[in-house]
Amino acid sequence: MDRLLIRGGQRLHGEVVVSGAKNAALPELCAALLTDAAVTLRNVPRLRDVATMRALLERMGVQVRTHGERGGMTLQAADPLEPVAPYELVKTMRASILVLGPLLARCGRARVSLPGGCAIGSRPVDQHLKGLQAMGADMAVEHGDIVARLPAGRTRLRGTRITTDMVTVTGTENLMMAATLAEGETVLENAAQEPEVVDLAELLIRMGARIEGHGTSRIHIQGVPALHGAEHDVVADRIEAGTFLCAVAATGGEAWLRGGRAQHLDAVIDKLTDAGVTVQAEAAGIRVRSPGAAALKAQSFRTTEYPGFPTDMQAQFMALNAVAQGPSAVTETIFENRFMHVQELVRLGAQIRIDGRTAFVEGGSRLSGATVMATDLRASASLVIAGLVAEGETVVDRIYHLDRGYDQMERKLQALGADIERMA
Ligand SMILES: CC(=O)N[C@H]1[C@@H](OP(=O)(O)OP(=O)(O)OC[C@H]2O[C@@H](n3ccc(=O)[nH]c3=O)[C@H](O)[C@@H]2O)O[C@H](CO)[C@@H](O)[C@@H]1O
Ligand SMILES: C=C(OP(=O)(O)O)C(=O)O
Repeated sequence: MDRLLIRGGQRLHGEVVVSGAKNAALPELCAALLTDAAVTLRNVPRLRDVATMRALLERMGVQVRTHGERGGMTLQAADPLEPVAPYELVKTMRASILVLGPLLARCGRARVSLPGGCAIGSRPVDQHLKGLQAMGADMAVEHGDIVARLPAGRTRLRGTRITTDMVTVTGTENLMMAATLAEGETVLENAAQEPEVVDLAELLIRMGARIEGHGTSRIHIQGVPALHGAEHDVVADRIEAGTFLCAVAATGGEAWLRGGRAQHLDAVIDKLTDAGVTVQAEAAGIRVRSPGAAALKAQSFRTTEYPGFPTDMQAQFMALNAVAQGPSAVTETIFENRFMHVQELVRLGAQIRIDGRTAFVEGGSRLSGATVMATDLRASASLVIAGLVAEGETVVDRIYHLDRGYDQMERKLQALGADIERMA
């Protein structure tokens, strides 16, 4: 099992190229199920989750080809398709649920293993099921699988108004994809406004879908009988960019994040600026300069849906707070159990106490290297940031979590001057 060995204490300097977003690429790969024509994506990140999604789609009969330097991937979902997502693949990647809407819309039936809970919380998919049911599908759970089908005599889902009980990112994406091929209009109320939802909508529109209001909390989708092929560039990964912002902030130094989109990171950049980090938004990327944690002021924040502070940046910013000066309170409102990194940060010398959904961080800790265990994707990233500032050697174990969502993180950090290596 791979591990990362980090010798902390280096300031980071240089340039990294921000990869395409995991959370946009995954639904966009699934969007290829909506047409029998070829869909070409560029800027697809090299991640374990992308490989898993590819394997899942190939298992269903989708032809997938990679090409070019820039993460090119062409998918063609010609008939016949086998609309089944088995447990072996779904259990390693919850985003597999994103095949459900497209399969049902395209094939009129789907069998998708029900994703279980994971380290960050129980993560139910009831809103996905409720929405598809409102669009006329019969939904059942049999032997651990979601079994969805259109009633006899129907060939298409029916557009309707759907108000989800909470804002759900993949729920919005699943329902939006299903609605593109439904009969009539679907209105998604309380829709997620994340940049990845917008990027998916832009791909679907290129495929011939009629969508308005993406990027707001009400999305209108006028169903069409068929979609066609398209080409699309996956939007830059705001969470990867935000992770590098926090890393440079913590170690001190200066970096150019080529391709990063500052406008997707307003809430994080505001907090970094208040902390004393200089962040410059430019058309081609983001420039960051930090005097190092000793000169920064820790910041309190609470995670909320976009455009609020992203839950996917909570752990990384908490690592920064642990070494910046002063106390801070970090409240997690999206997932009930997303503080798994806290005990590991404490092993490195951080002073953090959890009370319910809030972690109270006493800043100014001098971290010292230790072996720590990564428990989920962003927890792993926070331990890497802590390792970069800790004195001596830190070993981050179980980095398969990191590989799920970061495209060659250690190589990008090496390019910035970090002393980090992968050990098999
Ligand atoms: C592949 C992908 O894009 N993953 C992102 C997506 O996950 P994901 O789409 O799974 O997260 P959701 O936005 O759906 O979850 C938000 C909250 O709603 C709850 N909920 C959701 C759906 C549902 O049917 N029932 C229900 O109770 C969840 O348990 C959670 O408490 O958005 C999260 C919140 O920004 C991010 O952390 C993930 O990185
Ligand atoms: C929680 C995350 O991803 P997923 O929804 O794929 O588990 C994440 O990207 O931080």
